[in-house]
Amino acid sequence: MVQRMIQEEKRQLRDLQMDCLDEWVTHYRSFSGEGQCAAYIPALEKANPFDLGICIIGPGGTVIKSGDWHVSFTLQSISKVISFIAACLGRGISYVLERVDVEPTGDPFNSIIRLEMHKPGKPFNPMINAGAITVASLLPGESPQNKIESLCTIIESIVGKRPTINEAVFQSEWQTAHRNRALAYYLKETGFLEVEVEEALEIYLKQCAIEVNAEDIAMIGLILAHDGYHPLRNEQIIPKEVARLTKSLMLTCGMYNASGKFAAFVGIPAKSGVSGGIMALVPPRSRQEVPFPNGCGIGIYGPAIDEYGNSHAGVMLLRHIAEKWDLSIF
Ligand SMILES: NC(=O)CC[C@H](N)C(=O)O
Repeated sequence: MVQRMIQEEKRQLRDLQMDCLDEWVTHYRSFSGEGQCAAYIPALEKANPFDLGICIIGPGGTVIKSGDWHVSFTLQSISKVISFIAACLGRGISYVLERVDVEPTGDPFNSIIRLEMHKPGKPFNPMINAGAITVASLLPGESPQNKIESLCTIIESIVGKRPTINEAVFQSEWQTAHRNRALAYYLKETGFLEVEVEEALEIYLKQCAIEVNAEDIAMIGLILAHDGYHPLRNEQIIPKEVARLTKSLMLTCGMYNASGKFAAFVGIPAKSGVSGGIMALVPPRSRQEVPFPNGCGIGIYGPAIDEYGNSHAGVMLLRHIAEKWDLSIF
C-alpha cells in the first residue's frame, strides 16, 4: 500500500515540472510589499518581509520545497490547533467543548466584543484568542511548564524533534500583551479559565512562541489530512474524531475573519499565525490524475501579513496552487 503510494507520488511529481513551484514563489514574493510584518509584537517586526517559502509533504514521504522554507518562525496562532488537540486528548472532547464553542465569529482574532454580548460569555471557538487562552488553561499538566510540555510532546511525536520556545519572542509579547491580558481577566471573571490569569497567559504566549519551519508544519498538516494517522510511521497519533473536529475548525475559523473567503477561493482546511505561517492540508482525493491524489500537508512562511493577520503572499501562493492543482475539497 505504502509502496504503491510512493510510486504514485513520484509519478505525479515527474509530470508536475517542479520548476513551476519555484516560479510561483518568485512571482508571489513580489507581492509581499503589500503586507507588513506584525508590529504589535515587537520581535516579529524584525522578520524579512520578503521571505516566502513553502514545503509540501505527501503520505509516501515525498517532500517538495521552495524559497525560504527553512527559515524558523514562531507558531503564533497555528499553536491553537495543537493546543486544542492536546486539550481534547487530555481532558476529552466534551469537557473541552463545554468551555469553548465551535462557531466562527467573523470578528478579528483578538476581539473581545462577543464575550459580553453573548451570555454566559463562552468563547466562540478555539481559534480566536479568547478561545485559545481558555484552551491553554485546560491543557493537561499541573504547571504552565507541564502544560507546554504536553504540546511539545505532540509536536515531537509528529515532526520527530522536540521544538524549542523562542524566549525573545515570548518576552516581547509578554510585555505588550495588554489586550490578551484583558481577555484573560474577563474569562477569569466569567469562570472559563481553569488557572490564574498570569499562568494562562504564560502558557498561551509560550505556545505561540514555539519555533518551527515550513517543513514542520507541513508534517503536522499531513497527519491531520490522514485523520490523525502518521503515514510515514504507521501510527495513529491523534484519534480520528479529534482530527476531524480540528479540521472543521480550521476550515471555518482557521484564517480568522477571512475564513469564509479562504474556504471559497482556496477551499482547504488551514490555520495561519501572525508571524506569517500557514499550515494547510489536502485530504486524499478520489481523482488519481491530480497532484498528490493521496493528500498532503502544506507549510508556508511569508511574514508580511494582510489586514486580517494572514500571510499576504502566502495566501496568494496557496490560492494559485489550489487552482492549478485542483486542491479544493468542495
Ligand atoms: N493571530 C495570531 O497569530 C495571534 C497570536 C498572538 N500571539 C496574539 O495573541 O496576538
